[in-house]
Amino acid sequence: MTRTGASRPHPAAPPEVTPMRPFRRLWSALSLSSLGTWLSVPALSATAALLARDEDLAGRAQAVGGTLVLMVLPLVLFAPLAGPATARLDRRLALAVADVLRFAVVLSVPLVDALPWTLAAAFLVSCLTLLWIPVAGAAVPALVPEGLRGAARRSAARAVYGAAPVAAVLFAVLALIAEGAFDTAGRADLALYATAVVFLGGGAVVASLGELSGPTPEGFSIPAPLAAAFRAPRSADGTPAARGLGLAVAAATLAGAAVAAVAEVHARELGGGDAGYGSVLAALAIGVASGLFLGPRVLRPFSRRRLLGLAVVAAALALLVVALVQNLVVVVFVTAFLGVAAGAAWATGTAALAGPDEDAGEDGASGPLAYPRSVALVTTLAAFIVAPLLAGAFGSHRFSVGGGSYDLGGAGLALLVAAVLVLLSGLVAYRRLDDRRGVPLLPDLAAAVRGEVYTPPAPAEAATAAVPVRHERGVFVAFEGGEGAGKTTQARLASIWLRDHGYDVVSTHEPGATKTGMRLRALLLDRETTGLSDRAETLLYAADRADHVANVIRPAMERGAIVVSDRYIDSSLAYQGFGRRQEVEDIARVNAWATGGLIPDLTVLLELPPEAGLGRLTSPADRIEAEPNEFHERVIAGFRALAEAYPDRYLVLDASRPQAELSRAIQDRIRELLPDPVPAATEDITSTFPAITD
Ligand SMILES: Nc1ncnc2c1ncn2[C@@H]1O[C@H](COP(=O)(O)OP(=O)(O)OP(=O)(O)O)[C@@H](O)[C@H]1O
Ligand SMILES: Cc1cn([C@H]2C[C@H](O)[C@@H](COP(=O)(O)O)O2)c(=O)[nH]c1=O
Repeated sequence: MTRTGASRPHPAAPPEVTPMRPFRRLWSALSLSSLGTWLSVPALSATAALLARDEDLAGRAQAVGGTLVLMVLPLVLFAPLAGPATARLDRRLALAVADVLRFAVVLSVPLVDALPWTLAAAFLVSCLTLLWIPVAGAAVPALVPEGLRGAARRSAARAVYGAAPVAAVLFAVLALIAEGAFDTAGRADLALYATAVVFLGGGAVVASLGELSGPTPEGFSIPAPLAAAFRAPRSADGTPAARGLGLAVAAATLAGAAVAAVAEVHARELGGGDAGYGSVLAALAIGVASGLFLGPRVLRPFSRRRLLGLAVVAAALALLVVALVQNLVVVVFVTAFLGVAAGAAWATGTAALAGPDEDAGEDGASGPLAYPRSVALVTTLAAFIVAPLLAGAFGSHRFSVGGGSYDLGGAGLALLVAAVLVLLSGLVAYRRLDDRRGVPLLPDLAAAVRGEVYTPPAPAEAATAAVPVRHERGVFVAFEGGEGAGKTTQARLASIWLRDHGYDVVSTHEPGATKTGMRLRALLLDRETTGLSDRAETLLYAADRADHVANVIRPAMERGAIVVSDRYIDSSLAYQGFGRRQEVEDIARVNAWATGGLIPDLTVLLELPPEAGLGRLTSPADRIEAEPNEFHERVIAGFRALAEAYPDRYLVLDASRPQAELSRAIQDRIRELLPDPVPAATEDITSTFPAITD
């Protein structure tokens, strides 16, 4: 699907933003700051593991877990305070001081060389990092003209999240150098010094950014993750919009966070040192980044909701392998796969939750992504607390298998527990999210791999049943219902809303959207047309539809547009089938042939009793409207029967509700259909604190 105007940018920093000198320097400072933050995670946790001076697993696991928890805790507890704490502070001074203090704190760790101070340093570094969110968030509007701010925020987010894999690889390389060149295996001092230098570099860049000076505005608020994580958004029609989505996001996060939580101990159990620890983290970070990128782009014809459930299940299976395989190299590769699956799940889940509203608002901190981010943060904290405790408590075990033995370490066992949890959550989420119930998964997946949508055999679609329908890149939404139900009104409002969000929208209707169609419409609706047989009427509507699909709908879909049609096939099934009492399957077959099997991705059915709908109309009744009330009763019952037969393809709404309420419910549902080309999670500077979760 293409967007116009507010088009999604290329994955690299958008060319229209980066040439702006002040923003480019802020971008460099942000990159350095993020690199330092991400690098501090393995550097401090590896140091804590060493300082635990405990040969047994429990001590090491808890030292690492404690460090990680102390790095996430400020985000969970103090996030809402960050805005007020920095209000009216000079931006340049605040960021420079934060970076210099982080430099000093990290530098002091190898000098003090004590576990309590290492843990305190982790907490302090995280608190200081928290200051970056509101201050850098406020800097973008100050440095970038209004039209470019969305692109600037996305570019800045890429700087933050892109630094994670770089940091993990850098840590692994530094650990290797330390082992080889300095014979200081097991010590992360080199990584700590590198972290300190990076923070100092970031501070120096910030200090040179004269344009950054100026007070940080008040009013920047980040929702408290502990509260936001349990406040799933609801659709306007009262149904839980996030049903299953929150669970899927939590499960995908758990898979990644569990690996990060015990990676140090697990790598050591498998014979690796800090370089092994760094390699596992690097594989995870690179995998997640790839998954975030690929998630919205792969298998475009495949249901996003199915993809989300499957991605979580794939992450769980990868976690099982990571837990059970006793080979570090295999673990590293499978961890990368796990990261891809978790990243794809995260991107798909957040896109489904946020839809095109993700750019809403200047800061977006309390926008539609607040919920999935909070879920991820709280899940990460829980994983960091529980997984190391489990690893320590389980200890290592030797099992006799056949004639030989199999060693399973505490970290492996903790990962096994996490894998089972993720798997169960993934299966539940898949069931809840599945919007193609009854459609077998494997043929559906195989058709998607070929770039097609699988159309299962169904009585009403017998004519096209055996042939997978070629899938265009666009999205097709039809509005259906009886007379005066509000289809035209809601189709128009939905089109405006989509266009406002930059989508290429083709707003159309039946009958009469083409030149030939207009003549057919006149013939069909003119009360002068008398004695038209029911079959002829059916065929004329089908002819109009064939022309409509060939000349309007399909070309639009092929170029990736969103097609919004006021009436489509269901009108024929309801009016000519149920209303005229003709065989519905015959009408379905004729229409399947006329349209080449094109069915809407979503049909919005507006339900209203005929008297109420006809009472809303002001112009004289046409040939069909003039039919007796029982005819219209049958039509409405017919629409309902169709919606009940294919519940996943319909949104049924009570059309007597106020227009604005209906529009919101429709937007919520359409949003789920819009594949997002860019991972929403990477797009907002206000979320740019490099939490380990992402
Ligand atoms: N939710 C609503 N509540 C009250 N009036 C509404 C509502 N939605 C639309 N209307 C009004 O009802 C009338 C018919 O609306 P609209 O033309 O959108 O219906 P329709 O379903 O497209 O009708 P038709 O059967 O002619 O295609 C209009 O005057 C419109 O302003
Ligand atoms: C597409 C289609 C429409 N009809 C009927 C339903 C309405 O009475 C008119 C169209 O009028 P509108 O004001 O533009 O909605 O045509 C039908 O009987 N069969 C169909 O397939």
